Parts: sequence; C-alpha cells; structure tokens
Amino acid sequence: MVARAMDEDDLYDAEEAGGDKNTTKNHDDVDFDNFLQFVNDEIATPLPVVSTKVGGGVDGATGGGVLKKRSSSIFSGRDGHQLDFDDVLLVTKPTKKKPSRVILSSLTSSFAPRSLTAVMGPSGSGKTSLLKILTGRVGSNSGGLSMSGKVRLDGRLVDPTDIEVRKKVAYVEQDVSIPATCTPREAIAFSARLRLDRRMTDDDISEIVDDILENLGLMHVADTLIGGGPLMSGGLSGGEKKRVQCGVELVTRPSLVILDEPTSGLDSYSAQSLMDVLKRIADAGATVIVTIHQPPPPVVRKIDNLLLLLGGRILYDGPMGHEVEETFKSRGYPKPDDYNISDWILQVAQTNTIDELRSSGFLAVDDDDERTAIVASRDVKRMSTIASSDGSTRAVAEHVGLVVQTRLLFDRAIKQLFRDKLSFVIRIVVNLAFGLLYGCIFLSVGRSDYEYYPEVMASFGAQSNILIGTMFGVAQSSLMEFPKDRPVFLREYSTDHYSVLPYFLSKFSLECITALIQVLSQMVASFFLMGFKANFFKFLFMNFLLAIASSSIGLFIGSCIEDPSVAAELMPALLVPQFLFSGVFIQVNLIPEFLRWAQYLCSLTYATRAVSLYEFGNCDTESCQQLLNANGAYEFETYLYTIILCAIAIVFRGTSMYILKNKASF
Ligand SMILES: Nc1ncnc2c1ncn2[C@@H]1O[C@H](COP(=O)(O)OP(=O)(O)OP(=O)(O)O)[C@@H](O)[C@H]1O
Repeated sequence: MVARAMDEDDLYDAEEAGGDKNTTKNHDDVDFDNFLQFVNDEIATPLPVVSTKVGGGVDGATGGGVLKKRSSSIFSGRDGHQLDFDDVLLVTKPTKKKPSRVILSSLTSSFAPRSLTAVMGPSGSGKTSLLKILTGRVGSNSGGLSMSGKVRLDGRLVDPTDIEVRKKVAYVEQDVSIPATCTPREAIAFSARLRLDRRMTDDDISEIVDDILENLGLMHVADTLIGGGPLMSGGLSGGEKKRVQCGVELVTRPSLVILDEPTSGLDSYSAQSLMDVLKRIADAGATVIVTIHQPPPPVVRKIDNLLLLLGGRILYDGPMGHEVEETFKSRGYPKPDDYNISDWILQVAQTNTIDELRSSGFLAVDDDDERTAIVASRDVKRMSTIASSDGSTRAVAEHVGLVVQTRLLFDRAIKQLFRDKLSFVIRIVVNLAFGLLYGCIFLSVGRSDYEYYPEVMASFGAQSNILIGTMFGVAQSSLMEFPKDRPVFLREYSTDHYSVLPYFLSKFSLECITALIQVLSQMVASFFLMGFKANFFKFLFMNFLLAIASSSIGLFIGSCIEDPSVAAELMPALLVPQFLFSGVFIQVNLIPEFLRWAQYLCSLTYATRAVSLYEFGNCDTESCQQLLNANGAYEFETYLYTIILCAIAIVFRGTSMYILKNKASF
C-alpha cells in the first residue's frame, strides 16, 4: 500500500515537472481575477497574506497517535489556501411581523494554511452560518437574508458563491447526503473516479479508497449499504455516515477543508481518530476548519486555533490551548481545575451577559456592534504570507469525460434500483393489479364493431384510463424519488463530481427503462382483456412517451420545490386539469372557446388523440368519426403527436436541468 501511495505521489510530481509551483499559482490567479465582483470591487487588492494565529505542527509528525502512521495519499503534502474574511455581516431581512435580526455581526478573521482551526460557540452562535458564507452556500441574494463583507482566498477577493471558487473548497455539511444504496467503499470510489486524475488505474483508486476507509475507521463497514429511508433498514450509524461524507471530500487531497460538526454523533474514540486525521491533513499543508461542540481534552490538543463565537460576535480568535486559558484568566475567568478548557469557555460564554463580557474586556467596549472582535495575540503572532509548501502541490488533474461520467452515474443508478428494489417491485405489482382491474372493468370493449356511440365511448374510456394511470403513476414516482436524489446532486455537482448533462442523461436512461417496464406491465395486463383493435406496440410507444413527458413534469416540480410534501400537493394541480381538456370527461368541442386553448398545454391531449386515431382511425362508422372530430384528433398528423410529446419532455427536463444547475451553482 505504501508503494502504491508513493506511485501516486510520483504521478503528481511527474505532472508538475513541466512547470514550477508558480505556474500552478498563476493559474489560480487567473481564475480568481474573474471573480472579483464580490461587493462591487472591480480590482482585487491582494492583501499581504498573513496568518494571525499559530500554524499547525510539522509535517505528518503530530497527532494523538491514535492511528497507524504511514505514508499515505490523503496525508501527502500540499499548498493550503489562506482564507480571510472581512466585515462579514449577516442579517435577516425585516418583514412586517419580524424586525431584522443580526446573525453575524461584522466578523473579521482569517484561517492559515497548515493549521486546524476549531470554530466553537453555543448553539445558535452563528458557526454554521459563517461556514455557509465562506463556502458560498449563503450569499448576498439568499432568500430572507442579507449578507455583506469580503472574502479573500490567498489574498485575492473572491465571490464564494461562484461555482469555480466553491470547487476549491472541500465542504462537509452537517447533513449527510450520500445515496443510501451505496456502500462506503462505493461512495468514496465514485468520488475518486470522478474527481481524481483520469489516468489513475482501478488499483490506484482502490488503494486510495482503502487508505481512507482505514484511516476513518470504516473498514468494518466498507461493504455495508449506507442505508436509511423507510424501505431500507439497517445500514450505517449516523457517525459512520458522517465519516463516509468526510471520506468522499478528503479523497481529492483538498487544500482547504471545511467541516461542519464532523464529530457530532461520534463516540469519543472515533471523534479523536477523525480529528487526528484532520490534524494530519492540516500538517500536510492544508487549511482545515471545523465546527465542534465541547471537544474533550484529547481532541482539544489537536486543535491549533480557536474561533469562539457568541451571538454572532467573535469572543476569542487565537491559538488554542494555554493561550485561551490565559486570556480567560486575565479577563477574570480563571479555569477551575475540575473543568476542561472547552467546557469552561462555553460556560463563560453562556452564563455571562454581553455587557458583563464587554466590561471584562472580551468584546469591544466602544459599543459598536459591528466591530466587536478581539483578536488574541494578533499583534505578536502575526506570520508572513502563505505557509510554505513541502513541494508536492498537486497539479490540476485531468478529469474523466462526459461519457465516463454518464456511465458511472448510470451504473450507480442501476445499482440503486436493484438495491432499493422493494419500492420498484411494489410499483410494478400495483401497475399489474390496476391493469387487471381496468381489463376486467372494460372487458372486451374493443371487440365491438363501434356502431353505437356508447360502444365507442366505452373503448375511449378504457384507453383514457390506461393513459391516465400511466400519467399519474410515473409522474408520482418520479416526484417521490427525486427528493432523495436532489441533495446528493446538489452536493456532488457543487463539488465538481460531474456536469449537469451526464447527470440528466443517466437519469433519463434509467427512467426510460423503469417507465417502459411500468407501462408494459400495466398494458400487458389490460390491453388484451380490453381487446383493442389498435396495434399493441404503437399504443405502447405512445403510452411510453406520455410516461416520459409525465416524469419530466414530475422532475420539473421536484427541482422547483424543495419540500416533497409541497411538491406532492402541487402535482394534482398540474395533472388533474389534463382530464378536463383532453376530451376524457367532456368532448373538446363542447368546452367554451375561451378555455379551449388549454388543451394544447396538456400532454394527455396529444397521447389521447394519437391513441384514439390508432383505435378508431380505420373505423368508418359515424360514431367513431364523431368522436375523433369532436376531440380534434385530426388536427395534426399522428407523427406530430409523437414529436409534441417528445418536445414536452425535452422542455420540462431542460428547464429542470437549468433550475438545478442554478441552485447548485449558488
Ligand atoms: N436562513 C435563516 N433565516 C433566519 N435565521 C437564520 C437562518 N439561518 C440561520 N439563522 C439563525 O441564525 C442563528 C445562527 O444559526 P447557526 O445555524 O449558524 O448556529 P450554529 O452556531 O451553527 O448552531 P448549532 O451549533 O446549533 O448548529 C440561529 O439563531 C438561526 O436561527
């Protein structure tokens, strides 16, 4: 394994051989120059990049000794990013009922490379909000919030919401968003294959994956389904899932790692092990920032710097350890012997009022809420520029192309379908059962000679029933499935796993397969009992197109509306009017003219017309022709109905793609 890890490092070194470190840096500079619109500054002024706090330990040699030390890909050296933020203010927008509330009060601080910084503070003090701003998940346009301030990466002003900036930051959110049907090994390997250099062999990838699994203490569950969801019992514990999410981000050897409560839900040994991994990554050169609640002493020893927040203000910003204790002691809060430091500082923060803390010298006394930070030791511990690298910066990797991205996504989706097969099997069984029911109710309606109008109407009703069943069934399942995929897509897209097109292509391919099985099961059960005259395959094809158009509508609603229950409420509003305008309940020519145009908005209209042409088009009886004319079936050629349904599917899918891309990009 060691030999493998070195091979990989050699590969990176070889990639770099063509240019020195400055080449890489200049590349970054060019990128950042495009992102300087943040708070309307036209030209970024490179700051003298400083670290205000204590840097990390020496390369790879520190840590609590919990884990086996060895040369490893995730611990190999890199250039960290200096991250500064200046006057970051986050307030809720005032409404008629609620006045504006300050969440973050003009915070200014910085995080240096080669250091592990803990962001601590009581619940609600603004830790997650700060991380969301720094990682671009909250921006100046976030609904309900107003944000201002400046963020600099390596001294250059950037817009953290810009997708290109976001891709530089490995962000592990509080909520886990890994597909439940993957194993930890598959989840990490998926991320590695898509985000690491395409020239890596499968063996290289599996070495890296093993390395991460081992270091994150996940080997014993490496091949267990992550689980979760109503139909998949068992699976990993919350803490294990969280570690998988960390592994997925650490696979790229990131230079800037931001983790929101990575140790919550972990037992103390696992928390210690994870912090040891993060410390070693910081020692390798990365800038590592974590939010954490009351870490025990062994974890505290791994932390280089502390940013302590209270009510959106900075209470302490400086080195962790002895300096924190001294600062609190000098301001009248000496730590009692039976307290550990993290418990003590949180107790002080929570049991004293802002005024008391101010009068002790903790917060600025000039009563200016927007300038409240004291920066412990800032003057004496100022360090110069970006921490130097140990010379093994990774060159920009060549990622796999769109075809491989699509294949990998499709493979994962197929596995997902098979592993979560119960819900799919239920869907098919329900379709078969309904198909049989329809078949029995409309038994042999298609075997009449359609002389009388009620015979034609019965057959038309039977066709409509099949089509409506398809429309509801497919749109519903597409809408129900999407909330599971949505957070996964948003995380993976924004962390540079793949582009939007492969995601939609793989999803579409799988949906074609599942929709076809769904439609086929219903039609096999009903079509022959009903005894239609139409060609089975033509009917099946039109029904399938309606299914695809309907699933596209489901996807569209799912991408617009985050809350699945709201989306489910909205669904009937989009589907039910289709019965009214497609001639099922009332002939189209009887609908008042000023409303008749709505028929053209309904996918069901086109499918119904095409199918009735297949069934009654060759029938010369007056009844058949009356129905076809009344419902406008002759308005277009049959092939045009096919084209229109395809166009509906494309428009709704394209719009969903656009909406999701924008959501993930923000
Ligand atoms: N979108 C929002 N709209 C309104 N208020 C918000 C929003 N996001 C966060 N807040 C408020 O900002 C405050 C800080 O929230 P935040 O999640 O950043 O705290 P935290 O320190 O991470 O808490 P915890 O440790 O419990 O996770 C809270 O009072 C929260 O209600």
